[in-house]
Amino acid sequence: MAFEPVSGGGIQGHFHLSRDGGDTHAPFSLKVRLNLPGSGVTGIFGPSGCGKTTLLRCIAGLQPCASGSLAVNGAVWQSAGKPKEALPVHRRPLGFVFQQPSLLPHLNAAQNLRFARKRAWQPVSDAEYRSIIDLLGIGHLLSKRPGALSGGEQQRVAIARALLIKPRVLLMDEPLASLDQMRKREILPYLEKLHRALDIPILYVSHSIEEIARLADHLVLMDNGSITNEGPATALLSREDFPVPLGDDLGVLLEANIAQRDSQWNLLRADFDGGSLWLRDSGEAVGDSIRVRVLARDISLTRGEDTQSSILNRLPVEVEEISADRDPAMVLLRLKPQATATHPSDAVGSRLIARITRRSAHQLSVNTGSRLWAQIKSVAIVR
Ligand SMILES: Nc1ncnc2c1ncn2[C@@H]1O[C@H](COP(=O)(O)OP(=O)(O)OP(=O)(O)O)[C@@H](O)[C@H]1O
Repeated sequence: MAFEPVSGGGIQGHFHLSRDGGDTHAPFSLKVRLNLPGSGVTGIFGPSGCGKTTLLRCIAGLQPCASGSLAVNGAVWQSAGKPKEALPVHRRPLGFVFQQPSLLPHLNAAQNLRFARKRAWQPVSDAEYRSIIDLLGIGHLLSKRPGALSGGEQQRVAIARALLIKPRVLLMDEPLASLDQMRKREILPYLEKLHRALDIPILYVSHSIEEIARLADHLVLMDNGSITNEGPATALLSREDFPVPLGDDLGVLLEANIAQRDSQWNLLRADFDGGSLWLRDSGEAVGDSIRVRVLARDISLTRGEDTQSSILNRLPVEVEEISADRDPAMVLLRLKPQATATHPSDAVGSRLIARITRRSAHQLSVNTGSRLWAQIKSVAIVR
């Protein structure tokens, strides 16, 4: 049965495309059904060649051979069985940011932006123009030509250009992939700001778990032309069976709130739905929502509470599940924080994952249901 987009929130639709690949590529087919949030960042993640770029191109109307349907926050862009009525690419109100910034080299940044502003879907006021420039921190770069800007600066101008057309959806295809590690670190805070400032949906393709963990609210996993899983990023990235070996990156993402500042020791207390964690004070305000990452390799386990240790964060936990690791010397433990006076209910709390040696698990006689203390060596704020 053909799926027709209905009006309402979110990005809804389906796409179907087959190509034989010709002389240069293997045959490929894409078959996906979309039901994505209408705001926030949706990360699209999957192995090379699984169809992430092709999916974005379908949404942009750049794959004329794709059949399907699409509605973006209630506006129908194409309907099943009516290909002639589909909006062509130049009539789809979207911004596209590619791996390469592709600014016009003979124009300076301001002229590149003016070019986009003229093509905006609605008039862009001077105040809106200035707020986009401020958001990307490019005010001091406006008189420079792309050749005089670093890769990260060019990409910030390219993102501003995409926003100046007042898109209803922003498509970002590995926007940091061409940058070195330092430039990536430099630009990520701008993307985080963007995420908070915009109320349009952002579809963000990336191969990087770090980027996805920092930016994505929702996650779509793709493989071989299909969507294999999707859901809240925090839940999917915390699964031991995440389809890509995360190795040392395996861990959980926790949504937390800054509950207390300890100025004497420069620490912050962050409460999550399974307990509290102390973090180094990096300037967040009490009441701020943050996202923290606890890696499986940073958790060690003790039978009793080890109060003589230098480790600040200790949580009473119960072993919920034990599973094999890809490395035969290791096991993975899913840990459920136990109820405490401050967190009386352990029914729905966030889980932790620990990765310890099989020998340690044996020595500690770990079984499902064992009650232990998790010592957390390091906690990183990712947003
Ligand atoms: N111009 C083309 N003609 C034929 N096949 C193509 C063409 N471009 C891409 N393909 C094939 O389509 C499939 C999906 O490609 P796509 O670029 O969407 O994957 P991807 O997940 O974005 O990959 P990557 O992460 O490497 O960018 C791949 O098998 C690729 O080889």
